[in-house]
Amino acid sequence: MALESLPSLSPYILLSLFIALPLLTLLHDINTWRRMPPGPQPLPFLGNKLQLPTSSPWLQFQKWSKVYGPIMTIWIGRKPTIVISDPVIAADLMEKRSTKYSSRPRMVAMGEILWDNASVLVQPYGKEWSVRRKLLHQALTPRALRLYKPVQEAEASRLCAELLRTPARWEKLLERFTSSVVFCVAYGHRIDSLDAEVIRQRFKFMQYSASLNVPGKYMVESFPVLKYIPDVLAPWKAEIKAHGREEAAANMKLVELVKSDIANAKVRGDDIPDSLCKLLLELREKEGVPLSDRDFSYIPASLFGAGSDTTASTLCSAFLALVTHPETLRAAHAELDAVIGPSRTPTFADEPSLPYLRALVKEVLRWRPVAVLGGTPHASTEDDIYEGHYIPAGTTILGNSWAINLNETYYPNPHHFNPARFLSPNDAAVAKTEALDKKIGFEMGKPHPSKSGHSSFGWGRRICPGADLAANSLFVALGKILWAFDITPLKGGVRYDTFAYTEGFNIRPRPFECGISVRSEAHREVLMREVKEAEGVLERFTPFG
Ligand code: HEM
Repeated sequence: MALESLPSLSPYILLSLFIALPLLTLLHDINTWRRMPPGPQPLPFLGNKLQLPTSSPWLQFQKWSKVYGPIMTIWIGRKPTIVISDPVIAADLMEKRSTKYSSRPRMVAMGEILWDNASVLVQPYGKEWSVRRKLLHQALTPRALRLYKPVQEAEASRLCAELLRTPARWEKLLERFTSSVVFCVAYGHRIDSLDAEVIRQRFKFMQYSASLNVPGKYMVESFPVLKYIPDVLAPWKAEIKAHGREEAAANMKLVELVKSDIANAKVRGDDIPDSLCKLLLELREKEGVPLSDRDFSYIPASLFGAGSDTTASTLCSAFLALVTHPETLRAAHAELDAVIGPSRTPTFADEPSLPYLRALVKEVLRWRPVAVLGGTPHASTEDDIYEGHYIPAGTTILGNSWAINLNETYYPNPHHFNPARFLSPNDAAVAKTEALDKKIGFEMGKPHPSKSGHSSFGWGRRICPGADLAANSLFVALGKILWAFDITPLKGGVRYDTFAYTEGFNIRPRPFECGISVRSEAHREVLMREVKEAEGVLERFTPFG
């Protein structure tokens, strides 16, 4: 009897495999949907994949946040992503509970196969990440940042001289400026042209790594076990690894260059310019650093990918803001004329007495956050309950910087570019200009929880380690440019669209033209004089060919 019944069991087994298992999985998913923060209704196994927009997802997420609230869940297949649109919630999770929310979602193709876990940007939270992060901090302390200021000032003077000569190329000139600052700070060598081989190479690496991060492109993201298939059976993997080897070799060559600079300088009996790579090499010699040469080389290399395009894009947004909000240009001119006068451009030493300029830098970062979805997402590493909602370990956490920085509760009239939002009552008294009094006024909302007053550099333990370096570049470049130039709309009623931005993880305004003209002959003469002094500073930072 028992033997006879065996064959009749197999349909039951099949039935349980094909119906009961998916059903149980679905019941489990429905239970999790109900316990997690609300969001658009997911479909079984697909989640919200069909509802996700193919362009500017931050706009759709912002719209959904008005329906489902400032903390909501979207599902990519069966994987949950929490999207946050309120700065207090972002700080509650990613800062106050940072031990649980400081990891990164697994990026197998890019983080594990291409970079072999060497890049700090995508590394999971843990010892390997903290070793790298600590080194970055040690080379970006306030003391170290002071060492980089002369080159930032000199490059900003060079930028102004270039704007005098070819104002129509302003966007490329801003890119050269930020690339050169990043390379001077990272390796002590400047960039004279965006055609330099080292820049082409960096762009190639960046484009390749971004191309790996396209959802659905590699099965290995859904089935990480595939990364263990031998290379001969997986040509896709062999190709990614070959690109990884090329990038690692290029990174190590840059470190070797700095080592030979140091050795040559020793023979000559002088010193080379201070750079992050030099500081890290000294630290390695003094204290020892538990990283292979290859992994070590990724630390200075991370500066270009993370810091060049982001800073240039923010400067592009500043130009768009000034063209479309001329009263802010007048207010900046008024402050610079009163504090600096006509015979020199501003420097870092003037920072305390230029509150409006400082506020303008913050407002650009707020108004159009370049890392529009908070840069690289965070991931949680422990189950948690927030305001009664369940957030399981392994959830991806996106701070929607667009929605956060343009949240009306914190920034009334959020699309109005208004640096005065960032003036304290004391600053306002100092920066009391006619333009400020008549045109701008104050638009104060609920205070933002962070000291910077915006969320453009991210949160908690993963907050951008280059934030102060970037803010310094923005301050000195905008200070000198605004002192010297009028930046105006083109004549003939050209309409500027302040929402016309590129797609991608980092955004910048779509190309636009504007008028850039020197404010007077006296201003021109000052720029020509100062660029000569700047060339003296930059001489020590020999250029990459
Ligand atoms: C305006 C310019 C910049 C903006 C808007 C920006 C923004 C960001 C954001 C939003 C993040 C993610 C933070 C998070 O996960 O919570 C980030 C991470 C990072 N940024 Fe920046 N950044 C800028 C410039 C720089 C510069 C100049 C450097 C060079 C030192 C840099 C190095 C990094 C690194 C290494 C990370 C990864 C940190 C980690 O995962 O632990 N960034 N940045």
